[in-house]
Amino acid sequence: MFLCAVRPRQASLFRSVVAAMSTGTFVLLQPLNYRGGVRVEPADSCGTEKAFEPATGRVIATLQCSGEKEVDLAVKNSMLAFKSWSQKSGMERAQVLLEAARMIKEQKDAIATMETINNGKSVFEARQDVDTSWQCLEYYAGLAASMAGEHIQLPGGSFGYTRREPLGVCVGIGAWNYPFQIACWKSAPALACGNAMIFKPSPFTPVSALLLAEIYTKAGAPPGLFNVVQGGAATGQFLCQHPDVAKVSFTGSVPTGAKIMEMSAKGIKPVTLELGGKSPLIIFEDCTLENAVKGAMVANFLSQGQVCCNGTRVFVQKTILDKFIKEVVEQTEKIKIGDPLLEDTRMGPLINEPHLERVLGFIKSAKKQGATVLYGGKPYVPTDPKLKHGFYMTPCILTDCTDDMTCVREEIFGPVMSILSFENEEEVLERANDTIYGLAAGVFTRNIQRAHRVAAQLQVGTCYINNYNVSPVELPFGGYKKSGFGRENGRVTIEYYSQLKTVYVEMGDVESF
Ligand SMILES: NC(=O)c1ccc[n+]([C@@H]2O[C@H](COP(=O)([O-])OP(=O)(O)OC[C@H]3O[C@@H](n4cnc5c(N)ncnc54)[C@H](O)[C@@H]3O)[C@@H](O)[C@H]2O)c1
Ligand SMILES: C[N+](C)(C)CCCC=O
Repeated sequence: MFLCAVRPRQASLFRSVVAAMSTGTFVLLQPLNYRGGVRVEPADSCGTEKAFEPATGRVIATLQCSGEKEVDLAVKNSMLAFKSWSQKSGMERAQVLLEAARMIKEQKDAIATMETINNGKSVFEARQDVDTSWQCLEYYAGLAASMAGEHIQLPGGSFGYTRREPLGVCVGIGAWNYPFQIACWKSAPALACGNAMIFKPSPFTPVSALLLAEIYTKAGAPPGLFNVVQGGAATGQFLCQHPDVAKVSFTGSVPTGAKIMEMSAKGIKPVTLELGGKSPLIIFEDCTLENAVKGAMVANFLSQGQVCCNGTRVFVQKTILDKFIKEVVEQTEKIKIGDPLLEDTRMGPLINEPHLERVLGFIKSAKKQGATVLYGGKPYVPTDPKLKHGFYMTPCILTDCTDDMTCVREEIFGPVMSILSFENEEEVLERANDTIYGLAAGVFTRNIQRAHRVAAQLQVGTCYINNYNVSPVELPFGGYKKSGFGRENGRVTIEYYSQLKTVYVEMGDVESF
C-alpha cells in the first residue's frame, strides 16, 4: 500500500502514481478538492461517496461531497482568477496551455496509470486518451491568439466592431468513462477563451481532474483558474444554481442532462450537453470486411463498451451476415481480459458492481425477448487472485435481434454488440434513424457515392465513414436529438465559451429630436 510521507496539502498526486504502478496498491490521499492552486478539504460537505479501483473492487478513497459553502468559495476564488486571466492576450493564455500540454505529454504514463487504476480501462487505451487530451490543449492554444471580432464600416464614417469576450466562471461536470479527457476537452477551450473553470468529476473517478489542476498551476495558470470540487448530484446542483456561474458544460446521461438544462434555464445560463447514445453502425456488402469487423469491435468494446458514441446497433447487409458474424466472433474471442495495467490487456473491468449487474441484466432481458447470445455476456473472474473482486465480464455478441428489443433501443453502456441484418439502403437508413438519440453513426462501404449519401441522411452529430470512434481534436464532437447540443473540439467550440460584444462608434454629431 502506498502512503505519502509528505504533508497531504502539498502532496503531488504524481508522487503517488510513480510509487503505485501495480494494481491493488494505490490509496488516494485526502484532500481531494482543488481550490486556489492547492488541494484543500471542502469547507462543508453534503455526504460522502466511495471511489473504487474497479480491477480489484477495493475502495481507494471516500470523498467528502462538497456542500453549498465550498461551492461558493470555489466560485468566488475562480472569479478572482477570471479577473486577471480574462485581461490577458490570447498569446499569453496560449503559453500557459502549451506548457500544460507539454507537461501532460511528459507525464503521460503516470496520468494513464492513474486513469486505469481509477476507471478500469486498459492502460493501452488510457494512453490514447491522454494523447487526445494534450492535443486538445495544444489545439486551443493555437486558436487563442486568433480569436477576434470584425470591423464594420457604417454611413458617414461611423463604424462598428465586435469583440469576442469570455463568459466568466464556467462549470464543467464530467462522466466517469473518460475522466481526464473530458476535463481537458472542457477546460482547454474554456481557458483559451479567457474563462475560469470549476470542474466536478464523477464521484466514481475523482482522481485525474486533480492531476490536471496540478498541471495547470505548475504551467502558470493563476490560482483559482481551474478549481476542482468533488461530489455527486447535490454538489452538481449547487454549481448549476450558483448565480455567479456563467455557463455549464455537462457530459453524462440524458436524464441528468435534462435536469442540468432545467436548472440552467432558471438562471438563463447557456449549456453544452454531451449526452448518451445508441448509435447505428451500417455495414454494406461492398465493404472491406476485415476493416468492418475491426470497426465493429472498436465501436463496441472500447473502454469495456462504456463509450457514449459506441455503434452498438450493428446493421449488416444480409448477403455478408454469416461471414461477418464468424469473423467478429473469432476476433472477440481473442480479446485479452484482465489486469488493466498489464501491457497486453485490452479489456479491463466495468466501472462498478451495480453497473456490471445492470449490463448483465440487459443481456438477460435480450435473451428473454428472443435474442441469441452468440458469444460472452457472462461475469468473468481472472485467474490472478488479487482481481477476484473486480467487475469483469466477457464481451457479448447478440444475434437474432430485432429493432424493438430493449437491447437495441436503450443505451447499455457495456460491451454488448447487437447484430441486426438488413436488405437495402433505404430500409437501413429508416431503421438507423428510428431512435431518440443522435450522437454518432458509422458506415462501411467502398462505394464513395453511397458513403456520402448515407452520411448526409443519418440524423447524428458525427458520422464515421470506414472507421469508428476516432476523435481528432480538429473535428467538432456532439449530438443531435436527445444526445444533446453544443459541441466539443473543433473551431466552433470557441463560440460555446465566448460571447460577442458589438461596439458602435459615432464619427459625426448626435441627431436629436
Ligand atoms: N456525449 C458525450 O460526449 C458523452 C461522453 C461520455 C459519457 N456520456 C454519457 O454519460 C453517461 C454515463 O455517465 P454517468 O453515469 O456519469 O452519467 P450521469 O448523468 O449519472 O452523471 C454525470 C455527472 O453528472 C453529475 N450529476 C448527477 N446528477 C446531477 C444533478 N442532478 N445535477 C448536477 N450534476 C449531476 C454526476 O455526479 C456526474 O458528475 C452515458 O449516458 C454516456 O453516454 C456522454
Ligand atoms: C474518444 N471517443 C472514443 C470518441 C469517445 C468520446 C467520449 C464518449 O464517451
